[in-house]
Amino acid sequence: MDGDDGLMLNFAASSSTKPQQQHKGKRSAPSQQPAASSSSSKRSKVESGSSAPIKKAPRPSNDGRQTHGPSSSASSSRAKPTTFISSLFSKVPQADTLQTDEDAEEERRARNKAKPTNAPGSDASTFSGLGLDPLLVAHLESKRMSIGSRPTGIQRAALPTLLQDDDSRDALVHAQTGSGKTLTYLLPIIQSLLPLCTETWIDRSVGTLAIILAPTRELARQIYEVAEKLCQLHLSLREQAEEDGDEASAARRTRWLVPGLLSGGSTKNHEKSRLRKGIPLLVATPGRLLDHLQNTSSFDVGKCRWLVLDEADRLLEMGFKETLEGILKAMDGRRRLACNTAMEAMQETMGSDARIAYEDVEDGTGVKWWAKPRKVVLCSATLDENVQTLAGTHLRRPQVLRGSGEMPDTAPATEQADPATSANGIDPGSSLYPRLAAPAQLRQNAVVVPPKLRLVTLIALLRSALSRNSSVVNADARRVIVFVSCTDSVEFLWHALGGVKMGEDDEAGGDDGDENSDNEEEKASKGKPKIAKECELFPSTPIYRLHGSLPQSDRIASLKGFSAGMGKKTKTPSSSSNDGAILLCTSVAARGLDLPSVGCVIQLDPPTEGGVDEYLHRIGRTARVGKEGESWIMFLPHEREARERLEGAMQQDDKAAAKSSSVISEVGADYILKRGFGGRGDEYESRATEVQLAFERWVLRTSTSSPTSAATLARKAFLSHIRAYATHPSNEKDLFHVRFLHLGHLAKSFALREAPEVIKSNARKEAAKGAAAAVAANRDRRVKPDKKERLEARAGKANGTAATDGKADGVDDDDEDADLPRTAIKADIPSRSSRGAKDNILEDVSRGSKNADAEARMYAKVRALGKQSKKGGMLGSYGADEFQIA
Ligand SMILES: Nc1ncnc2c1ncn2[C@@H]1O[C@H](COP(=O)(O)OP(=O)(O)OP(=O)(O)O)[C@@H](O)[C@H]1O
Repeated sequence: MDGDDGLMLNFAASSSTKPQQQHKGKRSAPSQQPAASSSSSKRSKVESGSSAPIKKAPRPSNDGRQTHGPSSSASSSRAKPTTFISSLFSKVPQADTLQTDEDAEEERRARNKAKPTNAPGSDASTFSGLGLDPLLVAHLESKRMSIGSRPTGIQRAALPTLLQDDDSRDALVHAQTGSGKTLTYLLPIIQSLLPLCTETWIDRSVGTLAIILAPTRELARQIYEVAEKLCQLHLSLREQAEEDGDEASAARRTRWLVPGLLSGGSTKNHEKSRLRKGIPLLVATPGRLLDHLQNTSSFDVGKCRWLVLDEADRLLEMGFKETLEGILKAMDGRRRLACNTAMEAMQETMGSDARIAYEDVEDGTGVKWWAKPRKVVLCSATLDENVQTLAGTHLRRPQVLRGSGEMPDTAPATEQADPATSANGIDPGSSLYPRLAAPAQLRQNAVVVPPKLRLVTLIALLRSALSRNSSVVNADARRVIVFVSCTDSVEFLWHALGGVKMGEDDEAGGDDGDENSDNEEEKASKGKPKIAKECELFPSTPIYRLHGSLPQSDRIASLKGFSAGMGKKTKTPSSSSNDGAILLCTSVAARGLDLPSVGCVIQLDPPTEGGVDEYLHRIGRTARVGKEGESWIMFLPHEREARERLEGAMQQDDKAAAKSSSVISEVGADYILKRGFGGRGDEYESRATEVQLAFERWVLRTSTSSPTSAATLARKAFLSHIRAYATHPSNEKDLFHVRFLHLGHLAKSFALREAPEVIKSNARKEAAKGAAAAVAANRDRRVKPDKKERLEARAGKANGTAATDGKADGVDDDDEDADLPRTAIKADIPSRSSRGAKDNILEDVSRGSKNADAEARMYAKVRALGKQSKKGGMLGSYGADEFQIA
């Protein structure tokens, strides 16, 4: 395949008059002909904007490790003797990692034939045939919902059960990613509440009748938006009312079923006033819900009939579990209280001796709210032993509902646990939840990449995925999601892609690069922080970012921008673009997000926690409801075996279905580079080298120590990446151990030319400066700022670039509070005696991790108390207890 497909590389258009110098590596000279002077240079011209020819790369010395500072004389005095350029291709990936283009395409074609496993069924079943109310059926078919009439596998399997008025059993909905689980639980909830619309007394003050919990703010908002759309259904079918001769009753229906959202990031007072009015259908994140249960007296959940835990396995992970138990306890308490109050009111009229059974208690409206127990539904594509434990202790005779099309030969659509095994039918010893493989039509790939090629391989992959005539994705599905392990890596990549200039002359133009251009862009957008960047390497493609340290408004705006429909105008710089888009994110985007037109998911860093389950959720952002999609995961050479492990884990429980949908094809890095950078023969090598050098120039160009300078971002990202790497669980340490990392080569993938030791000491100096600045800022804050200053400070706070400052590490452990590490970080560090430069860095990483750990415990304590006590903007940590809150 010719790599110059659709997307043109910004290799200097005019370079035919200015031949490029070759870049030599330690052992091999990469290419015969520089890219720009090749015959393809015409095709390689810039699609948007201009690009000057790339300055010649300095020739390395014979040993391939050339001392290399900024080239301009003005900045040469600042050059570090420890910086160097090593050739990207001095150690080309070994032949045995490579797959021929033909092999790869062959495999791809074969996978293309796989029948989708999460699509609406092609049989005769319809929503109305499953027992759905005609009002809802009509609404699903309407333009507003655009769902149609055909249910997916899980909807066929679960709706008949959930729509029944059987409250004696709870349910576990277990189905592949993108198979329509949200509607599977929302439709029965709404249908069960619809009859109340005809009551004369009904209004919002009835309180909260259904609660849906989601682990992240983004997912909670998404569910809320679906619920909001569903609740806009017509409350009467005029024809139906006329037919029934019951126009009057149709007219009497009340629109009281209003959804509401409680999630971190919005003001609690505002939420309180909405709760006072009443939110019948509530979507929430766990921390915020518990907070209101403990502190908002007007929050009426005493009559709640439904509790749904979406992404239940994630909700039960460390950090959430206690919150969840607190929620269940608080809800039970409020239910009892409401029932007792109603009972006392009844006794007042019937006489205090009257004995009233729990089921017979009515409230003032005459409804026996407490006759039926609350129905609990747990839901996920991956149900694990935590879910099993919760099901075993808190759920009543739970039924496992599974999509029939997803496991054709192995499981019936509805499973019932053997009641003999335990009190509620769940046997804690056996796995009831075989792991579901990925949707069969999702083409999974892995690429083994030497550390120093990581950055350019990512660029090549993105170029392929975004190219119009790529085989990777549909022309209308050119949105790409890139997962990395930490917030600092997201920040680095986002700024680097936005700042990199191909064909620039100046190797070290001073300290004014990205920072100033950022500021200018911000000025142009009237002080509003930018949410999207554009990169010369992917013309007309806005690049967004999402991680837990971003201000909530930016998180929402980024997702909106990324999701904006094809051709729809957005307020981003690329509003006119009908092209693809890139979302750089941490695992915060792995769960549940239903983003349109995502054709490709790239995991630059394999998940550090959650293993195969996290992998499945991440790749599940593509190939949704029967659509095609492709995923890529990058492994370092020493991690290579992880591919087979992932495959094995996906297949172990789900042999029949897994054969087709658990294969991860291994592709060599040079195949990707060739496809992404194009050119003849080895030309892709020199093109990749030019791209790498452009990133390195970007870092050199902005070598100030301000928090937004490129060098600072790159160093922070490098160190945070190592920290995140150290959090791989112990059962993965044989493949993912920090000791196996070649730190010098890894630094290259963060566009750093500094030696790891220098990166560390520079980062330390920057951190010290940052701390001093923070102290000074705190001191200034004691003097009450005038209004203008306050506004400026608020604008500054909204700037996402500063969002990661002060975080103990860059690991994004997003939950509803966005920034709390869920697991203790356990870097294995060698003893002092055998310490080298690398060990020093690893020890530093460990120390940072311990701080993060302490911080996590402090936040956990704060959360457990349900309150946050802040002093001067900082959480308090004083008193007798380790983190006693005043
Ligand atoms: N029967 C249907 N026909 C067509 N589209 C549907 C149907 N049911 C749901 N959808 C659409 O499928 C998409 C994915 O649904 P949803 O987000 O509920 O999937 P999910 O199973 O919860 O995925 P995940 O496990 O990733 O959270 C949504 O855009 C939804 O509108």
